[in-house]
Amino acid sequence: MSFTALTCPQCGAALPRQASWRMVICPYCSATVTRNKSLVQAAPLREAAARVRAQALAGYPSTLPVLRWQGQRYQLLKRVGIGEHAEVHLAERMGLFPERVIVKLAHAGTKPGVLAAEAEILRALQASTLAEAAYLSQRVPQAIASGVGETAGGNEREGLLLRHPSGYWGSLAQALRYAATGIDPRHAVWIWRRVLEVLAFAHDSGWTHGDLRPEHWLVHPRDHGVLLVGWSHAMPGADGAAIARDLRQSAWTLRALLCGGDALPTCGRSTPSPLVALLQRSSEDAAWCAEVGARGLDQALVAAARAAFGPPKFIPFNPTSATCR
Ligand SMILES: Nc1ncnc2c1ncn2[C@@H]1O[C@H](COP(=O)(O)OP(=O)(O)OP(=O)(O)O)[C@@H](O)[C@H]1O
Repeated sequence: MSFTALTCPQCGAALPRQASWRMVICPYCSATVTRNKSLVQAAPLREAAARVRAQALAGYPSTLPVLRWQGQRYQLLKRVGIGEHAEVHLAERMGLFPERVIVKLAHAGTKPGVLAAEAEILRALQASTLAEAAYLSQRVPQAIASGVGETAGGNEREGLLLRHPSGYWGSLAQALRYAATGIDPRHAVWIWRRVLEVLAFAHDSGWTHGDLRPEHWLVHPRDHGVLLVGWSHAMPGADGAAIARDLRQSAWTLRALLCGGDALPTCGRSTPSPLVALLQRSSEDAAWCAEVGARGLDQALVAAARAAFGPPKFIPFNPTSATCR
């Protein structure tokens, strides 16, 4: 049997047995000793990372506002919307590994905790154990963090950080500004179907949205996708009445999209009659909505669209020219 002596390479003193698996300090000459040839020491690594980070930060334009948030800095690139409780910005985490995010900053008069509560609702939806959650939870904002951030001038504001899925153009309320007479009913069909899919997922997960205005439907023109935002009014315990309220709201929003957003929306002049019949029933008949649910309404929509337009086909959507001709 061969013996191994653990001795300090600098002074030859005996080292403790831990020297065979980790770094030790020689008890005699205080040298730091390790067997690991590719060792990276924490302190110089941190110094190097801080140096590189400072260089990366120096590359940002100083004209845009910066939000300090939980040890990170975010540059606010563009305001993308204003709601009842918050203003919403597209932002970028500054530094070595930039990441685009959506930042919601509460208005000065907003009741404290509203954004934290919305974050909890979004987390609950993301935690849904339904089979379709992996796909449909992507059509609901994903909360990264909620808390308090510091804006320019040292003002503290409650905020909510969300992931920024790329490709979403803006809300359908914004698209309506380009379509004074309403959007093409063929686009209305896929838009409503996408919303009904997310509603079916939310209802099955035990939540109702409660505020299905066009401002809360963000549209992805290339993929014909809709991201449902504005969950601050969402409620747990999705019973028949609450489900019917969501479905009726979605139908009224469709009517607004089809006629250009009147205060009391009709169904649009050029909407085919099978769709008009479905819109009227689903916006007015709460008992029927509660009975069929989001999936039943979706099936009825597929049938009405087939009766009106024939088999489905992909029509490119341009939000700035989606007007019905
Ligand atoms: N995740 C997002 N990505 C891009 N834009 C968003 C996002 N969330 C919200 N917006 C935009 O910001 C606007 C305001 O957002 P939202 O309605 O959620 O604000 P709020 O004040 O929290 O809610 P509410 O007005 O419903 O009480 C929306 O209409 C939309 O245009």
